[in-house]
Amino acid sequence: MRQPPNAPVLVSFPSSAELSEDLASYIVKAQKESVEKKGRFTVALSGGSLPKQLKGLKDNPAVKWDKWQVFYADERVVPLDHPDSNHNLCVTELFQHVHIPPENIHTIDPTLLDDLEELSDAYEKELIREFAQRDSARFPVFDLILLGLGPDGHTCSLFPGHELLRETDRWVAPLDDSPKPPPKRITLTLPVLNHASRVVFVATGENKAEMLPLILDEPEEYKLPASLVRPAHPGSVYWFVDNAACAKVQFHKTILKL
Ligand SMILES: O=C1O[C@H](COP(=O)(O)O)[C@@H](O)[C@H](O)[C@H]1O
Repeated sequence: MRQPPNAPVLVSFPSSAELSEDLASYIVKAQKESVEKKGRFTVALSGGSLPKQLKGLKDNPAVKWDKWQVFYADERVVPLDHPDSNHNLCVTELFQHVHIPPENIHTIDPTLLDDLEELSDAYEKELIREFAQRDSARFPVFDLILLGLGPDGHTCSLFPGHELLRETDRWVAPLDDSPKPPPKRITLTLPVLNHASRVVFVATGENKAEMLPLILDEPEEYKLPASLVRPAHPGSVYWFVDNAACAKVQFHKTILKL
């Protein structure tokens, strides 16, 4: 059966160490293309298990940190140094080991933690400052969005069955009923994910093995949040997974090297 041009590409690796290495090469290539075209590289990062997989970017002379503009695909509404903060995790796993200008990392405003709507609107304005003056598109076009996969099929803070899956307008949205703690979060919305130039999911370990076939083999049947991420052509979606995570995928074609 012919796949649509924006069908997810599944790339599997024997170990998460090999995955990290190829992921770093993929990111560096994307960075090069974006910097050559536009002089900057706009990236959205997730929390959870994703930041650990970015270790191939440390001590990597090809990474031009001063060209990166980093946003968070989702964030928990906690202080920036809180153990639950996705920013805190990215600092611990990556940013404290590299020379990125602090002003290139766009965090939530920690003075607005008591007002969820305001916090979310302020983060959307932060995106507008970066994107709207340069791009005329209705939604921001990230050069790269790096996503994780929760064991229930969630990605960012977009959870199965949640009303935010129907959002068509906002770039950033708040929620106070996340089934995974902490309950208060903000998240990029599906239209933003689906306007990106490139989305890469990273999923490792056997606790993702039950979910991956539902997302890749039967997206229409389950319509889980992660399978709703399908940037329009020429945008692309890659799934970087290890053998344990994709052990139960049956029909979706797997490639072993990019
Ligand atoms: O709560 C979250 O979970 C997802 C998935 O996390 P993982 O530990 O299963 O990789 C993560 O991508 C998201 O950023 C985070 O807020």
